[in-house]
Amino acid sequence: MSKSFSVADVASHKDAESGLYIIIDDGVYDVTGFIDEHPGGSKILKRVAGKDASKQFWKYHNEGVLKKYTDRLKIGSVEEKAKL
Ligand code: HEM
Repeated sequence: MSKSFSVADVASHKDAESGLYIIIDDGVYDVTGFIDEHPGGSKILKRVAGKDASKQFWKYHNEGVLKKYTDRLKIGSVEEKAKL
């Protein structure tokens, strides 16, 4: 069963202490243990921690990257999201 997160829950996880969560599309990813091995660097990931990084993610990666890391990093889904 996938856990449901509000946007506010995710927003409260934006530093090393609380963990670094990011939203990609409707998914919530915990990248706390991944930032130091992220090929694009840790800085760029820290900058979007707690936020919806879909736009940035799809700019630099393809579906294969997300699939490859989903098992390891995805912790749930966003329950409510403003549709643009
Ligand atoms: C679940 C989250 C993420 C995962 C698993 C991930 C994974 C990866 C991987 C595997 C690469 C190596 C290139 C490739 O294989 O395509 C990469 C590169 C990169 N990533 Fe991420 N990434 C994530 C999130 C992000 C976010 C949110 C940003 C931007 C804010 C970002 C920016 C970049 C950049 C700039 C590169 C380098 C691209 C290049 O050198 O051409 N990544 N990432």
